[in-house]
Amino acid sequence: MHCGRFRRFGELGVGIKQLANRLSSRRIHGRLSSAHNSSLAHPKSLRPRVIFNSIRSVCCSRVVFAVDYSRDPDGPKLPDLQDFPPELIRNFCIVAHVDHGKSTLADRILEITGTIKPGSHDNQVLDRLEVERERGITVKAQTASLFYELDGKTYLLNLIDTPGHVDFNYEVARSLAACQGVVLLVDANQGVQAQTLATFYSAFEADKTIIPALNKIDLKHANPDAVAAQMKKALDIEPSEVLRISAKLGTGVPDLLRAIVHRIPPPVGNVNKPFRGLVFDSWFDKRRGVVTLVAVVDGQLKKEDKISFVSSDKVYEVKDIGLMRPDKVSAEKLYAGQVGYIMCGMKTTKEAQIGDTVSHKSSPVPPILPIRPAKQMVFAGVYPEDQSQNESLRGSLDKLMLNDSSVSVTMEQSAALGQGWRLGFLGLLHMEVFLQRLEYEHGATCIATIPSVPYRAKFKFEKQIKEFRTEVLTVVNPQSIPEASVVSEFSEPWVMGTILTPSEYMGEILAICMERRAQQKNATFLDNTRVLMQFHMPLSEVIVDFFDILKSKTSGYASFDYEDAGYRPCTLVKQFPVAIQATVGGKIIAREDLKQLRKDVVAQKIYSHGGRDKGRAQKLLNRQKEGKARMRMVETFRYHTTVLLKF
Ligand SMILES: Nc1nc2c(ncn2[C@@H]2O[C@H](COP(=O)(O)OP(=O)(O)OP(=O)(O)O)[C@@H](O)[C@H]2O)c(=O)[nH]1
Repeated sequence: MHCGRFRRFGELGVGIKQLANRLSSRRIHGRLSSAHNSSLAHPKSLRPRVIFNSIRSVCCSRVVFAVDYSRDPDGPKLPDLQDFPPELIRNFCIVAHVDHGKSTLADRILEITGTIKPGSHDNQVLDRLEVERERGITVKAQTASLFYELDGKTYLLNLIDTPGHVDFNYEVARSLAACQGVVLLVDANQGVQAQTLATFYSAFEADKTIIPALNKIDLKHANPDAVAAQMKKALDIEPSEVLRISAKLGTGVPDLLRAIVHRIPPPVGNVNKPFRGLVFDSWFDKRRGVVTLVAVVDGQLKKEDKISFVSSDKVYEVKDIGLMRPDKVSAEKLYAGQVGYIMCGMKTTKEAQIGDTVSHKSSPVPPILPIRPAKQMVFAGVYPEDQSQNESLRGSLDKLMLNDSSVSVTMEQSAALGQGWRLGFLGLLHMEVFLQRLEYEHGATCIATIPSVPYRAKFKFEKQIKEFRTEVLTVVNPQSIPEASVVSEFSEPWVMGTILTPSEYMGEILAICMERRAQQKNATFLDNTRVLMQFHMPLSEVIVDFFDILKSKTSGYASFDYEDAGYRPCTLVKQFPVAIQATVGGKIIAREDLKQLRKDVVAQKIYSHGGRDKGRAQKLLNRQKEGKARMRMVETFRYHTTVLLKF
């Protein structure tokens, strides 16, 4: 059935005594389904019910085997994937709040299944980007296919390690589309947090099987019983049904693997139907072009097949196909239910839209899911430090955007900063990570303006409606806000914010939120010490420093998540001059009024000289450079102090 060799689990460097401990730990399965009356009012009014189809508590005495395909002397090889029909496949994501141990669990699973050798890789092997390693966070979902031996059968497991931060929920949502179940991890010390709820509800809404697991039970201050009680209160999960693991030490992980096989349903697919697959991720490989991850729903796909995508008319030839282990390993064919990569000579990830459906050119199929483009919530202008670097910055942006198709871009011109771009991001952390990647991966430094949210302006008069070809204009650049006299209503995006905090910080949090125009929706005690608070608030109040202030006021104990809550009317004024105040500890230590810069003198002058008067152009450029140095100072200033900025 496969070419790999069996090795006893104990030989994977785990130690026989440890192995015995792991295998004798109790095993409990759970499965979630249907809906029920919960005391917790969730923004989406979901009322989950937990019905556990079976609860088994067994002392396991079997020896677990793993297939070590990575040890093949001829390099990595795959078995014939035809031997893995849907009933032998399990596709699952690991979801959790930030830092609850998703990537560490992925490491242990890769080791236990022999996909990687223990100690042969850095920790968090699926966190590959430099920025992920430096910040210790996952920003990009990663997939790995594993072979797992249980009860005499070999299963093909597809694991997706997802990011935990709210900005990257888009990654979680698209990963869910390729899975039938999730492992929901909760830190046994920190307890239920804001993204625990958000990811639980995303999986629940998408009708995925959820396997709840408490992680970090090895920690001295872990309190698994109390956290299990919180999960009961917040998510209606019976404490007896929650697995208990230590991803770091591997305790309970074999039980979790068995639960994945037993509890998560196999994908539904028919290998004899025409091929159709769901695109759920894509990225740009410097040497080989765009790599597209596809969940094959029906049929089969092989090299040299001609394929097309529902969203475009283009036809591509499959150049390579295979599994992520976690690096690419070529296969002959992919079959219904399997998750793998396709390479077909695409030049940009825009050609492989997330959520798109791929089929054989000769037998087109209807879309499997509607394509939901990423929704940018935060916009900022990005400019070169010097206009002479404009071309190289443009090249770097283009390259990075090949890898991150969730960023939107339009050209913009600033009187002070010259020619640049307005970029749209999923959130503030996404913006920071993108700019950091620009520097780390492409050596490009830039000036980024203070981020803002997309406002809407509803026009009063036909003239503007005709001119802009819309009644409601979305404005992402403060410079483009129409005059108030032609607008009947401005509106701004609001969000539903969820905060989980120790109850002693409730008063402080209420005060911070009220200062930011928030409206409290509810507060629910999860136990004697922890409370869940929900607020409606304007996104513009969240994006700049809300999270930092929340963390500092609660000594880092509060967690925060938000979701879109539509647009609400607001008062918007173009206000010049801009008053910038620097405060330290609440005391204003400096103030400067920046006057409006009315036109791009530099661009005009250069243009009017037809580019011939180089000396004069250089003089103007130098002057502009000085202006930009001033702007950079302002920016630096902003990061080291607190600056109140209005536009
Ligand atoms: N003691 C202990 N520490 C753990 C365990 N699992 C993870 N950790 C630690 O918790 C920290 C966060 O782990 P990660 O695996 O990066 O968490 P994550 O959920 O992938 O984080 P994001 O991707 O940023 O959301 C790391 O320092 C891990 O070493 C565990 O079982 N026990």
